[in-house]
Amino acid sequence: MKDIKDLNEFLGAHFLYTYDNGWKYEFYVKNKNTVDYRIHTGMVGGRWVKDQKADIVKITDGVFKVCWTEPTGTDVSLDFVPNENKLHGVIFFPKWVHEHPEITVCFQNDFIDVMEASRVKYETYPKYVVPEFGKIFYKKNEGINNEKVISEAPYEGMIEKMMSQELAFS
Ligand SMILES: C=Cc1ccc(O)cc1
Repeated sequence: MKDIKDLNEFLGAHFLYTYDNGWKYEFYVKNKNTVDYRIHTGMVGGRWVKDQKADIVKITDGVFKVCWTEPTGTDVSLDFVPNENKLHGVIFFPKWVHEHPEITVCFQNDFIDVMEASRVKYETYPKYVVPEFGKIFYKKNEGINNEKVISEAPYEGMIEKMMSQELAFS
């Protein structure tokens, strides 16, 4: 991915990054109000989501904010600075996700009812807030509405496989 300036160049972006706490995430800016993501490692490693609605804006040249609230009650705010291969993310987990992360480790699209029932059944407060910087180690524009970018569950060794395939094709 070349250096980018405007929102239209951010749409379609696919990133892999590692937060400073060690959590590895994958993120696809599917279109102007939709994201897909996969969580490779961390508290909710194994979770993946398609078609999450989000607010996506340009803050200034090359700086983009993406934020949304999830069916679990988790709120997320991400600031991407792709030209510097970095981001800052804040995840606001409800108390119940911190205490029962395994309930959310799934392909969420198939379990929206479970997420909604859990957020009523369990406690929300105090929230568990995770503010972290992260380093982007892979970035590519895959075009908008590309269903192939995030299309299967994360598994051990997936990132290494993706990176080796990328090297083979470059
Ligand atoms: C909870 C979802 C989520 C997705 C991407 C990211 O970087 C942080 C949180």
